[in-house]
Amino acid sequence: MSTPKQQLNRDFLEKNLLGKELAPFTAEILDYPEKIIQFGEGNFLRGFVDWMVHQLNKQSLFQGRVVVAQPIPSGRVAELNQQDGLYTLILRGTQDGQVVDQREIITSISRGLDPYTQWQEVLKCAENPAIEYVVSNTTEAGIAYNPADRSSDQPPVSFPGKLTAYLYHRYQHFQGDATKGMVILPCELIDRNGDNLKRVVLQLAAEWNLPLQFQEWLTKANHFLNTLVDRIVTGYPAKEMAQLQEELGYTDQNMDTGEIFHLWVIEGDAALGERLPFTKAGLNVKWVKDMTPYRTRKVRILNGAHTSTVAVAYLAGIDLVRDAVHDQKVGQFLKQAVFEEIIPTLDLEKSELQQFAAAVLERFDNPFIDHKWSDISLNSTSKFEARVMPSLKKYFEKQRVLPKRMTFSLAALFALYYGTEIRDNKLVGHRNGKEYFVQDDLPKLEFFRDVWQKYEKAELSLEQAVAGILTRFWPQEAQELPTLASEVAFYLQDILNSGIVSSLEKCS
Ligand SMILES: NC(=O)c1ccc[n+]([C@@H]2O[C@H](COP(=O)([O-])OP(=O)(O)OC[C@H]3O[C@@H](n4cnc5c(N)ncnc54)[C@H](O)[C@@H]3O)[C@@H](O)[C@H]2O)c1
Ligand SMILES: O=P(O)(O)OC[C@@H](O)[C@@H](O)[C@H](O)[C@H](O)CO
Repeated sequence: MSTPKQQLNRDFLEKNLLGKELAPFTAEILDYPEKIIQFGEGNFLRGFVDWMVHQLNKQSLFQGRVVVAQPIPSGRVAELNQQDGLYTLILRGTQDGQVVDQREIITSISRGLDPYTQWQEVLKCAENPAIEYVVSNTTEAGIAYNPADRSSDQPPVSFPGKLTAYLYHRYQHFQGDATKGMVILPCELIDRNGDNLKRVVLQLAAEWNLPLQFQEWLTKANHFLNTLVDRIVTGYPAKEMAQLQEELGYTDQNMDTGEIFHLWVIEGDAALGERLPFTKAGLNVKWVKDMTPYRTRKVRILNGAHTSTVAVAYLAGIDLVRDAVHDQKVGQFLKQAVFEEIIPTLDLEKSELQQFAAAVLERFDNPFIDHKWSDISLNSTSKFEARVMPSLKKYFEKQRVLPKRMTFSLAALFALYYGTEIRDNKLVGHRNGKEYFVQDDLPKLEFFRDVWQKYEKAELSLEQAVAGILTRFWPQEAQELPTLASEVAFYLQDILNSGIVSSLEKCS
C-alpha cells in the first residue's frame, strides 16, 4: 500500500528536490522579482509561457517571475497559492525518433491574485515599474467588448475592461511617463489578437471618458503585439495521477501535461526580442514582421483538422485524437480533409504545407498525449466559423463545387448538436444509447434545441431545419453557397438514418 504523500510547495521543494532531476536549479530563481502580469491561470499558459519564463530563469536570461490574475470569478489561483505557485509540467512525445518524457517543477509563478476579492492588489502591480509585460489567455471569448464595463467597477467584468483599468492606474501612478508603457502579449487564438485587444481597450478608454492624453499614452508608450501560439497542452493527468504520485513522491493538484513541440510567433521588432531572449534560451520563438502566414497555416491545418473531424470521430465512438488517426475510416476522412480540401485552398508554398500537415498528423499520433475529442468540441460553432468555414468557402471559390469532407463535417456537427433537452446549461445528445453533453454559448444551444424539437414534432422538415441553422450561424454563406443547405441536409439525413460510420462512405 502506498504511504500518504506530501503536497508540493516551496518548503517541500527546498528540502527534498532542489538540484535534483525534477528541480535542476538553485533556490535563487524562486525569489526573482515579478516582471510579468498574466491574465489567465489555465493549463495552456502554465504549459507554455510560464514554462518558457522558467527556462529563461534557469539560464539567468530574464530573472523575473509572473504574477497571475484569474480573469473570471471561478478559477484556480487559490490552488496555485496553496503550492506557492509551483507545479509539475510533464512534456512527452518523440523527438528525432527518441521517446522523450520531460518532468520538471516550474517555478516562474510568484503568486496568484483573484481580482474579485483582491482588485487593489492587482492595481498595486501596475505601480511596480519592474512589471513591464502583460501576458493573457482568456480563451477566444476573452477579448471581447463588454458595454456594461465601467471604470469604477472593481473589477470590470471583461478582460479588456480589467486591462484598461490596470493601464489607466499605471498611467496615473507614473503621471503619463512614456517609459512606463507595457509590452502586451496576448495568446488568445483569435486573428491579430494584439490589434483586437488594443482596439477594445481604446474603445473602453474613450467610452469611460478617460483623458485624451491617456489614450495617446496607450498608443505611443505601449506595445500590443500580435502573437500565434502552438502547443498541445492536455492539462491535469487525472487518469495517471495515482501512478505519477508514486513516481514523483508528492501530490500536485496543479500538475499539467503537454507535447514537446512548441512554437510562439510574435510580431514585433528585434529590440523586443532582446528584452525577452526566448530564442537565445533555445526556445522555438520567432520574432517576425508579419505573423499572418503562420497563423493561417496553423489555424486552417491543425485546428481545422481538429474541428472538421471532432463530430465525426466522437459520433463514431472514438474518444481520443490519436485513435482517430489510426481508425481506417475516420483517419482517412481526416487526412483527405487536410490534404485534399484544406491545403489546396492555402496560398502558401505547397511542399512546405504538406510537410507541416505531416508533422501535425505525427503530433496527433503522440502515444503519450490523451487529447480528448470531447475537450476539443467545446464551442464548436465559433471554432467551425474561424477554423473550417474559410477553407470551405475558398475551396468553393476555386473549384465551384463544395468540398465533400468539409460539407460532411458540418452535417456531422449538426448531428453532434442534435438534442431536444438542455440540462445544466448543456445540450443533451446521445451516442450509442448513452448521453453526452454539448458545451457552447447557451443561446446557441437553445437555438439547436428549439430547431430539433420542431423537427421532431414534424413542424420542420430536415431541409428546413438545416436551412434555419445555417441562416442563424452563417447567413452570408447560406446565401452565397447555393447548394450548401441541400448538401448538408443530404449528409445529415444519411447520418441520422444509417449512423456516421456508414455515412462516411458517401464522402470518401
Ligand atoms: N490547450 C491547448 O492545447 C491550447 C493550445 C493553444 C491554444 N490554446 C488556447 O487556450 C485557451 C485556453 O485553454 P486552456 O487549455 O488553458 O483552458 P483552461 O480551461 O485551463 O483555461 C481557460 C482560461 O481562460 C479563462 N476564461 C475562460 N472563459 C473566459 C472568459 N469568458 N473571459 C475571460 N477569461 C476566460 C479562464 O479563467 C482560464 O484562465 C483555448 O481557448 C485555446 O484557444 C489552447
Ligand atoms: O484549445 P481550443 O479548445 O481552442 O482548440 C482545440 C485544439 O484545436 C487546440 O487546443 C490545439 O490543440 C492547439 O491550438 C494546438 O496549438
